[in-house]
Amino acid sequence: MAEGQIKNRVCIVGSGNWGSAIAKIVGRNAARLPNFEDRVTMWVYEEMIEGKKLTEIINETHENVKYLPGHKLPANVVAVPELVDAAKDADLLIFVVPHQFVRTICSTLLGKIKPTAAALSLIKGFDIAEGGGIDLISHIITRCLKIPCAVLMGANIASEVAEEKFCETTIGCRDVMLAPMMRDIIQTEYFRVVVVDDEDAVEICGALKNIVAVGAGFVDGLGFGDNTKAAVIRLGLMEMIKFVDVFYPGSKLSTFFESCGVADLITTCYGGRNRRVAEAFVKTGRSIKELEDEMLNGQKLQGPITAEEVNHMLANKNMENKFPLFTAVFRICRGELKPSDFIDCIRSHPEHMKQMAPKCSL
Ligand SMILES: NC(=O)C1=CN([C@@H]2O[C@H](COP(=O)(O)OP(=O)(O)OC[C@H]3O[C@@H](n4cnc5c(N)ncnc54)[C@H](O)[C@@H]3O)[C@@H](O)[C@H]2O)C=CC1
Ligand SMILES: O=C(CO)COP(=O)(O)O
Repeated sequence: MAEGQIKNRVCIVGSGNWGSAIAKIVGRNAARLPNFEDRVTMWVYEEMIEGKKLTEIINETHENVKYLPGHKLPANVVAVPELVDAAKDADLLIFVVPHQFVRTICSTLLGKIKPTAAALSLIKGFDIAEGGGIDLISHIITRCLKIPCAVLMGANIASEVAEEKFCETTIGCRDVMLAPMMRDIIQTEYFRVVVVDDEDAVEICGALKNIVAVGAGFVDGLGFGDNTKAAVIRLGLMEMIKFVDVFYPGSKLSTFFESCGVADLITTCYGGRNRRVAEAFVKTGRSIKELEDEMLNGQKLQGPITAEEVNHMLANKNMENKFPLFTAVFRICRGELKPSDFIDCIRSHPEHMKQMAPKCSL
């Protein structure tokens, strides 16, 4: 990061629904804070909208008419179609793209960014690692680009954040020198930040809750009520906690009570895209991919792919039966089970077999 009087330059890598909502916040904060350069670059994956480039539309109208229509971005946020041009001078890179694109983006940026830069990932998802496990997106960024990467996850449905409705978020950052700067560029009167040092657990919460939200959409589609959805949320939370306990020991139980944990689980299971498309999947019998294309106008679902990535690891470790909700969501999305099998899959959940309160090693 730039030190002393030098102003930090920010690049937002991504310009989808959440990328555009966060650009509104980051642009305003960069313009008002003395230790940031006013101009914020926003990398836009170029596409044509009614014969005109999306970057040109954003720079002329200050609105991302495709991914966040109806909201003005600050004029100091500049849309840039070339990834390296957008990122090369940045001291802070804010990664906010659907997780399936992160490896390509990192390989394009390799050797082309400031070696002193830092990253903040807002990306909810995993990737498949060599050897049968999963990789955290922040770890991929750090490993590929050789820069530190903190994470931001929370109960933050983009359209509500863009409307400036009050909410909280969680930044996971172990580096005490970087944390205040990350908080300052993000926090506003209506978007309150809590910083914790439990980086991995924060990120895992953000990824796993999307699988649970798909399960919540299934029960909505099947016509079950709020009690059933509450059971899905609770069992999902218990699987999230167990996942972190088993695969990322040393994390803190308290992290699940931050915005990135139980709060994001609730908001996504009621108001998110994963829930909405999963409900339509049950009601129409059409494929997830078809519904994603038709219902989301270019926005991307993260839950079904995350369920696949997690299952890849659970199956390799022979642990699918320890995570029946995650496993059922994966199998239903793949068509190996019917949506109506969902409740049967979680009816005898390990959480129902406990005799006493569990001893959590977190
Ligand atoms: N939308 C929301 O309410 C929230 C989303 N998130 C997370 O933020 C991340 C980004 O989500 P959104 O900004 O909503 O994206 P989005 O779901 O709106 O995705 C569309 C974006 O992907 C881009 N894209 C399409 N093909 C591409 C390619 N081949 N390479 C690179 N980019 C491509 C599009 O240009 C567009 O900018 C995800 O991990 C999501 O889970 C987190 C909190 C809230
Ligand atoms: O992560 C989100 C809210 O915090 C958005 O969830 P969806 O991708 O399901 O809309």
